[in-house]
Amino acid sequence: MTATILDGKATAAAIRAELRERVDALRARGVVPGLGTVLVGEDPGSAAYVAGKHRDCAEVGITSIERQLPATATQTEVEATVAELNADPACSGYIVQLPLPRGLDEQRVLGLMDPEKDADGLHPVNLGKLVLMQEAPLPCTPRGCLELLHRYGVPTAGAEVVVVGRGVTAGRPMGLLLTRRTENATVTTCHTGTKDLAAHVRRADVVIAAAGVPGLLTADMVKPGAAVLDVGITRVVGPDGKGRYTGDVAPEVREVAGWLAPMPGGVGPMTRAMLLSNVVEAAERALADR
Ligand SMILES: Nc1nc2c(c(=O)[nH]1)N[C@@H](CN(C=O)c1ccc(C(=O)N[C@@H](CCC(=O)O)C(=O)O)cc1)CN2
Repeated sequence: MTATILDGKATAAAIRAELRERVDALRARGVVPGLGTVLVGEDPGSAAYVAGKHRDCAEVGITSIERQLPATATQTEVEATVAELNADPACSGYIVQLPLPRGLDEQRVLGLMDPEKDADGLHPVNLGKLVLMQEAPLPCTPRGCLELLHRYGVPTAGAEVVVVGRGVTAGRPMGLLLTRRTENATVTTCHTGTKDLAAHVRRADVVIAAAGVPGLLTADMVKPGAAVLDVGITRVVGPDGKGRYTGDVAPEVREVAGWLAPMPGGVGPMTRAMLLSNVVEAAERALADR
């Protein structure tokens, strides 16, 4: 068996085209959605992700509001930028690119964001709403995984899902999303404390690999026909000394799985598309509240 590829790149392009129409409709009513980004430091990966987000904004008609601070920025300076974006009427939603440089208190920064403008769904109030199953912006990566499963007709109702990884941006909220009544999956979250990872994964109809451990998921661990989504993205340095990104899923999994969201080209582009969705939804909510 060779897996059907869950093509995040093509799906994200289709979503951007749909969002373009919603942005045009907002514009016709005098509202221009704006995405703010706060990038602290010079990490090339983070800088590339932020640049990609602004390219997407240009394509869809969302205004870009870029704030860049040096790696030496103090907690007070980062918090002042957050306060500035909270107050900026042109900014419908914004993100603080993670991770922040060492020494900065990430959770404190996220907690100071206006939850209404939290385009990443990572504010404690919005994560709390996710637990309570109340409407709120959703974290982009798990939302992107779900959207990909839906658009390819991969069933979640009654499915056994194994999420590998318990991080706040992906693994933890993924479990919460999949256990909502609308998805109705049975979820097992595996992590570094899990005794027999392979035994859990072998039972799964859907596997979300979000551990950040290159090649962790091998073909022998996957039930034939299962859907596998590779959320991992780790920078490794090859024998040639050159850096590259690698996922959590070994290449041979493609021969066993029924569906595969690869890295690159699977969940990553969907993460970006879901960020745009969150911004457009924030602008639509603001218009409705006027
Ligand atoms: N504030 C946030 N910080 C971070 C998040 C996040 O959702 N919010 N997630 C990651 C980084 N990230 C978005 O910010 C992100 C990572 C990777 C991709 C992506 O499209 N990857 C490509 C592969 C890499 C490439 O070729 O450029 C892919 O999978 O095809 C998008 C977004 C951590 N920080």
